[in-house]
Amino acid sequence: MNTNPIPDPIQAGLASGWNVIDASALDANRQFEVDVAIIGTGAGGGVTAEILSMAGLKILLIEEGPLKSSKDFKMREAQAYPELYQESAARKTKDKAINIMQGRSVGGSTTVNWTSSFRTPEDTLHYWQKNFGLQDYAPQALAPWFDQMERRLHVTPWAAAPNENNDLLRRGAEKLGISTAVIPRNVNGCWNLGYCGMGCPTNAKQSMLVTTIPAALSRGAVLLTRTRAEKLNFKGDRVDSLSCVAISADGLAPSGKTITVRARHYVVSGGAINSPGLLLRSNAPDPHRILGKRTVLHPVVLSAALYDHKVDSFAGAPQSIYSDHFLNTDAIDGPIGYKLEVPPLHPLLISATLSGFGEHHSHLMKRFANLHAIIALLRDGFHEQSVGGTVELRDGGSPVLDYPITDFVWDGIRRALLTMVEIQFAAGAKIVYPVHELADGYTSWSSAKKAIEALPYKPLFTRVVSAHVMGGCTMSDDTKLGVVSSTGRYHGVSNLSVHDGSLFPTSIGANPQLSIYGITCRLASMLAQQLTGKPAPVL
Ligand SMILES: Cc1cc2nc3c(=O)[nH]c(=O)nc-3n(C[C@H](O)[C@H](O)[C@H](O)COP(=O)(O)OP(=O)(O)OC[C@H]3O[C@@H](n4cnc5c(N)ncnc54)[C@H](O)[C@@H]3O)c2cc1C
Repeated sequence: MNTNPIPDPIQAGLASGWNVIDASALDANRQFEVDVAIIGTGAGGGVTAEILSMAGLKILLIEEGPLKSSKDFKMREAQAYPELYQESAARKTKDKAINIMQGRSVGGSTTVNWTSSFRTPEDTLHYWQKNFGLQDYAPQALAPWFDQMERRLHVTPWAAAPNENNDLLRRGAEKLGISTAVIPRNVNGCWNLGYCGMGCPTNAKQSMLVTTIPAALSRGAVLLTRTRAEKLNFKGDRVDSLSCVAISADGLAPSGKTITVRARHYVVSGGAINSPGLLLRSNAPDPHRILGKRTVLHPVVLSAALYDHKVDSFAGAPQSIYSDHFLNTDAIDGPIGYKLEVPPLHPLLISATLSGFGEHHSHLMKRFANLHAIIALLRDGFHEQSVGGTVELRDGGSPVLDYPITDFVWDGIRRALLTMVEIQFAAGAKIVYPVHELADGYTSWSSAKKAIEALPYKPLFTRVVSAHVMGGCTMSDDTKLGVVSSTGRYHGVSNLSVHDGSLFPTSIGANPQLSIYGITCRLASMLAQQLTGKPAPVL
């Protein structure tokens, strides 16, 4: 008997006859023939699937991760990270200096993200227009696409009071005259629990898992889970077929069964790192050797602090207050700017992120309820000394990101640590811990400032993390600058598109999901029209 009172749209859909195939259970190789094969079911793949299925096209969705639903989301890190994240939430850059979080289940990173929803900043779009010739990416031209996705995904500013973790950012910033604002979120009936990163247990988060993917499945799309797209096979200027492998039920290795897909058109939506990885494995045309380059991260640094009162940073909407005060202080291609937010603190993630070990670490973790953290997201990709990293293939064909942190970025990291620490003291922190292996806990702003100025800034000393991977399949109509055109079509291949965050020529300068929704909504609508010869449907 199901005692869970929360309606589960996935279980209901499966019961109604959705065509979902868990490839880990296949006992023979399989072949599929469809109009459009979409690789990846995250932000880009989900939006594309809904629009193309509304246009009447026969869609196959291919997802490496499992199909999980609210009945599986138990608010437990130990379960969520291996089941729902790339490399069990421990994906790292080649030198292991940056920890990268990306999703790996139906819904992709949207199933585990923290729901902050910002439109692409106008500065970013102007930069793309000027430097990548993306003339169609004017703020007013994109506005209707953002409107459409905001309506579809219930994006509205968070109306409830911020939790204490967020409010400390607001109060500390206010004392210093630093402006803050409320974050818009894609939620509908949110219970304010704070466990978005482990999959929403109430289905309030309007991720692709509960919105666009169910809509596509209800219109007859087929979903293959536990299926990794291995290689696009080219014939002349076309993709002839796609070779996939089934993945074992534990998600760790190929099961031995293969799946071959033939489609009129292929859309790669595996997200940054994985999309260029698939295209590199497939030897996709790359005459100017730019595939996988310009992969950007919003490198994130953090400062933790202890207060005399409880903060309970694990409870309540994870991100509801932000500040762009330090994002736009200079020209966009001047010294690197940064956005300030707070992260939800859960014991596994924060204990692995904080610096130090032994008694020092245990002392901090014992006071977990009083712990607060601020993050600074650096806006990379806009300056010649901040061109991002390069996706490479390991011997087995899996992708890895080589992301050297330049002195230009380190300078931003040092400035960001100073800002965050000053805000925490202004908010009443008793001890502040800039997260750096050689930093201490500081009890005054003056001692912290002196120490931060003197710290060495190099890989593996300062903790750097990212949950915003973008770029690697840069879009531009100039083939020397972009592997994909401004319409998302892969240059030199007539039936291949890329629809995900890997398209972006720079980082966004804001949490990227709404940029991906809006931009892929436009690209998928154009593709629907091209493939059907009819006006595209409106979501
Ligand atoms: C913990 C966390 C918190 C975040 N919080 C926010 C936030 O608050 N606001 C915000 O704007 N953004 C946030 N993000 C980022 C945001 O969710 C992503 O930028 C966005 O979802 C990326 O969309 P995408 O389509 O590029 O890729 P994804 O959403 O990552 O989807 C890619 C999918 O493709 C699948 N895939 C990849 N390769 C293959 C292959 N070869 N074969 C089959 N399947 C494949 C993957 O398993 C994955 O499911 C967060 C991300 C994380 C991880």
